[in-house]
Amino acid sequence: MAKVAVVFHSGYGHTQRLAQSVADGANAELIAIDADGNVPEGAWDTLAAADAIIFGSPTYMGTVSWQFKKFADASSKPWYTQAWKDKIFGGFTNSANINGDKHSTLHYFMTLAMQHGGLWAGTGISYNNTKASQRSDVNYLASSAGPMAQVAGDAGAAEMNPGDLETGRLFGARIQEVASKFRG
Ligand SMILES: Cc1cc2nc3c(=O)[nH]c(=O)nc-3n(C[C@H](O)[C@H](O)[C@H](O)COP(=O)(O)O)c2cc1C
Repeated sequence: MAKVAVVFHSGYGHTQRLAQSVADGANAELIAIDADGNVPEGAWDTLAAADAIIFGSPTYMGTVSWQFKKFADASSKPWYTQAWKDKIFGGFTNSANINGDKHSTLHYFMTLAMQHGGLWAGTGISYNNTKASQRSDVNYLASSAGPMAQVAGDAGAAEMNPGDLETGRLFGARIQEVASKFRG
């Protein structure tokens, strides 16, 4: 089995639920970025040893939270030696609006992964857009770059959409599968 790490920030617990689903699917270690933008002791070692790294952040003002960005800037240390080169990378985000500019967040994750010399894996999950489509369908938000979740601004973390969480779980499983193939 490949070693997968999910490193994420969540301000109010919504993205944390998606992160948990992704980690369940990937059999991954969860690394929570705290309210000050710091990761727990040992997290950098876990990331260094990982075959795959999955980024997660809520979309705030059309991109990652400042806490995630602080983590990204701190990753300049492994970047100096290209220590994360050729790892598999993926990312997910969650926001209040159906669109909400979530793709900008995923695009930022991709850029970060490319700076590290990584290999990006998207959802690989199909979707449909017929009249029969339901909001609870897997990948209802039809994202190829990485899972997107949407939860109303006045809804609690317990009200995350089950289809969005299942999308996260399936994506995690895909990252585990792809990383295992590359590991050989
Ligand atoms: C500072 C801030 C900026 C936000 N910007 C956006 C945004 O650009 N697009 C959007 O759809 N939702 C936006 N939201 C809503 C959050 O993405 C949404 O509430 C999300 O579920 C929060 O996830 P969390 O509980 O993991 O922090 C914003 C919320 C905050 C607090």
